Amino acid sequence: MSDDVRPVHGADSEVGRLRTVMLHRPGPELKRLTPRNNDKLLFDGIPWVSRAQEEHDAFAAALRERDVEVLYLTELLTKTLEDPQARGHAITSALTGLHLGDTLRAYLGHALADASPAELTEVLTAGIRNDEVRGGHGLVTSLLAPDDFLVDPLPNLLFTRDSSVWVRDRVAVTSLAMPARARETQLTELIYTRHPRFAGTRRFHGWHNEYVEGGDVLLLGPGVVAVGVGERSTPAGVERLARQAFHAGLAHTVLAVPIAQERATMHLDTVCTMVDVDKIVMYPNVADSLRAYAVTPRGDVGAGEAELELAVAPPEPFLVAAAKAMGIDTLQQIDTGLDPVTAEREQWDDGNNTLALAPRVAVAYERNDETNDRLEAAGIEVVRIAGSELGSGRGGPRCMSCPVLRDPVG
Ligand SMILES: NC(=O)NCCC[C@H](N)C(=O)O
Repeated sequence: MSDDVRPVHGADSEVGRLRTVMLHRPGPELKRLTPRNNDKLLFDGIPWVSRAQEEHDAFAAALRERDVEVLYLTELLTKTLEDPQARGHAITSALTGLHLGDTLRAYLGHALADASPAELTEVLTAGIRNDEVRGGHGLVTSLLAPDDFLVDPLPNLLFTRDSSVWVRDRVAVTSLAMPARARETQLTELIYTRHPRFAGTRRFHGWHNEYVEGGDVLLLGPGVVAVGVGERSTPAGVERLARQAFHAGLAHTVLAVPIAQERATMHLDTVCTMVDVDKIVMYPNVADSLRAYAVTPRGDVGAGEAELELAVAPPEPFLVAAAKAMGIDTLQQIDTGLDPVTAEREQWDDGNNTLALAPRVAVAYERNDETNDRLEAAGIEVVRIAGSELGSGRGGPRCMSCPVLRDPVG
């Protein structure tokens, strides 16, 4: 394909050559984590922040070395916030919480109106603690504890995969199920709506729709989208995404894939990710039990979205349903073949959460020795990165990246 017809943004697979990716370099929001709030904020430990930043910088460097353009979420946000309307919108949305009350909300609204775009980005990502507010001391600030958050920090912004997903040339702003993450999509929504780079981008789904998180959405191949249904994405969320994707002509089949509603398997990409056009790395302990319901449009997809009827096939083994939908003989599972305990340890440490840079080239955490050896034995080039601190939020290279442009494979 020549450069002048290459789409500006979008992806039709998990493995087309990665051109542009959105990352979030961990920042002051991680310093908000304490042993008292880490569970609520969905971290399994307290990361060493400067080391996490070093690890993340090495991740970004590994991507740039392979000619991937790295966009940082905070830089996009700061640029977006130069627009007065975007600033007003961001401030209003950040202060909607009922815990603030009218007096404090008005005080904070005025205070934030004077902040520079960069300062506002820091507030929107790292939050505001009660004891950081110098004025506005009314009833609410007096009664709240000094370390209560008036605006919650967003440590999980690190996992840019979850708050937006590109399918072909459209972006879905997702709807995040956990209260600790709900506000993330206010920021991605703002970026895609107001940043000049994304002007004219067409959208589907949205933060106000039924829950779907990006970690559950796998573009198995052009027109085939698998969506995990478990702790985060709901049956109604998949139904909504399918209807919208069919209506917009983005997919012909959506596979709804039930996964255990547990932290270890919070998203479909914690148990499997694509590493080639017809190869998937999969957590062996679930490989045999994973099933999929193939959803296809019934009748005219040009009809109104609400009227679009869905056909739902009886469940089949995931690999069978996936191969059928992709129109290939077999979707090969890379047999990580580990003993169940090693498999469980490496799955917990995001061994199955790889980020493909191109067919047969994937970024993976270095610590998962056995999974990585098996990937290499299957012909996959593994780009190893350190992740001891990054992984404390339970996410690997795929979770930490939102592909904004991939070369088409179809
Ligand atoms: N796609 C992913 O699996 N993302 C990882 C999200 C980790 C984050 N701490 C969470 O619990 O939502």
